[in-house]
This record gives sequence, structure tokens and C-alpha cells, in this order.
Amino acid sequence: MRREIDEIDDAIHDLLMRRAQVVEQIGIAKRPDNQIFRPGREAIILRRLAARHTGAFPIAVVVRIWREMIAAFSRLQGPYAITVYAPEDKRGFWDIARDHYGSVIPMTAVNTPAAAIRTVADGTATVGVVPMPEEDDHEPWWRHLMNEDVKTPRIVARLPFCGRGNARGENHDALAVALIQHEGTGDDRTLLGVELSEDVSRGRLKDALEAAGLTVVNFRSWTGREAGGGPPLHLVEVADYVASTDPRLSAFKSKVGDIVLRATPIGGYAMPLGLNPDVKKV
Ligand SMILES: C=C(O[C@@H]1C=C(C(=O)O)C=C[C@H]1O)C(=O)O
Repeated sequence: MRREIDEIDDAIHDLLMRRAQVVEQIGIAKRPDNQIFRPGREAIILRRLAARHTGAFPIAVVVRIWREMIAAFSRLQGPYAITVYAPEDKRGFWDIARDHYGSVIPMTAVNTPAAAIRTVADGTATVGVVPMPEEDDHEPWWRHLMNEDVKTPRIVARLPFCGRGNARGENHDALAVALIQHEGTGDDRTLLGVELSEDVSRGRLKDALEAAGLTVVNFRSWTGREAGGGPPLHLVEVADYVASTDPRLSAFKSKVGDIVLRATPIGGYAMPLGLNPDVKKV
């Protein structure tokens, strides 16, 4: 039986070396834009494996192995660095970032989400890991993403993709931001930045979004501009992949009228396995 295990290990190892050669070819084919990592494609790979998985070996471990592999394979194609919001008292974010982006990619902890976003915007990091937006956040990081400039990072993934395992800290998920576009995978959520010239209740906004065909998952609002006279900014999470050209966004704008200054996606993510009720418990 141990001989059989040695043979299996050789076969796995051979396949890994072969996979590295194919990834190198993909890296060459991707040039010149060389977008070394594609979060949507990564999610599709993991969902496909989860769907075919059987037997006693935990799918969460398969996912962790593949996350380590995919990160290392991406890094074969070019520079890759991560900045994580992980102050002293919130090391859980470091753990879930390391599970997602592996143990080889350089990873730096910063004390504020805004610092993580800055390092992505200035090119010091490829990916910034920031906390899932909370309802009572006084200085939400997502307001820094509410502009159309191509140099503005976008939300591109949610982590963990398959359960937290033994990560430290409280049960907080994180979002990843990067200077790439959010791509649809067939099971996605989109985050819309909504800016209005006058205050409109969340109830009215939700009704208008739903009448336009968008399913609202939740609202986060930033009232910090009120002191300066501005109405709240909203971050609306909606089901589905929504591109900036999506007709449902134009329908929403025409329902609410001229007071909509902005209603644009600031990114989104492929639904993690653990959050999809159709996937076996992980
Ligand atoms: C190989 C690619 O580059 C990266 C590595 C991947 C992998 O190892 O399978 C998948 C997606 C990308 O993040 C690709 O784009 O297909």
C-alpha cells in the first residue's frame, strides 16, 4: 500500500510540473496585458472540482491546496504582492488572506483598509484585502472606490472561498480589491456605488432597484458627508453580475430621475462555495 502511495505521489507531482508548464504558456499568451490572476476563472475551477468531489477527503482541504497552487501558478506569470488589513487585534484577516493567496506571495499587514487600497492604487501591491463592509462603519473604505477613474481599484473577490478553517479571530469575511475588472462567473454578486443629490430612503431605493430587475442583498450607507451638507453615499450589494452597461442600471436611473448622480458597479465577487446553499456543507 505504501508503494501505491509513492506511485500516487509521483503521479501528482508529475501533473503539478506539467501544470506549471501549461501555466507558463498561458502567461506568454496573456501578454502584453499580462493580467496574472483572474479571480473569476479561479472560482470556476474550484466550483467545478467541488461539484465532482466525493469521498472522505474534505473539500475544504482540496480548496486550500488549490488556492496555494493557483497563487503560486499566478506568480509564475509576473510580480504578485498582497496587502492585508490585519491590525494587532484582527489577525483573522491575515489568516484568511494567507489561506487564499498562499504562503509564497509576499504579504504585508497594514493597520487601515484605506492603506491597503492605497498600496493597490499606487501599484505597490497587486491585491488589497479589506473587511466586508459593516453597517456601522464611520469611515468606510468603499467610498474611496466610488469614482470612474481607471486607476481606481475594484472589488474582485470575497474570501474565504470555502470556510474559515482554523483562522484566528471573529467570523469576518473579507473582500479583495485590485486594478482589474470584476468578471462574471455565473453565480456572482455586484457592489454598486450609489450617489444621489438628495436624500432618498433606502426603502425607496430598494423598490426602484427591484423594479429595474435588480435583487438587493444589502445596503451600506455612509452618512459622513452630511456635516458638509451632502446626502449619504450608498453601497448596494445586488445578486448577479452587473456590468456598468447593464440595462437594469439605466432602468433604475430613469425610475429615480435626475437626482441619481452615480449608480455604477465598484466590483463584485464570485459566490464562495460555503455561501452557496446548493453546495454540500463544507
Ligand atoms: C493560468 C492562469 O493564470 C492564473 C492561474 C490560474 C491557475 O493556476 O489555474 C487560474 C487563473 C489565473 O488566476 C489563467 O489565467 O488561466
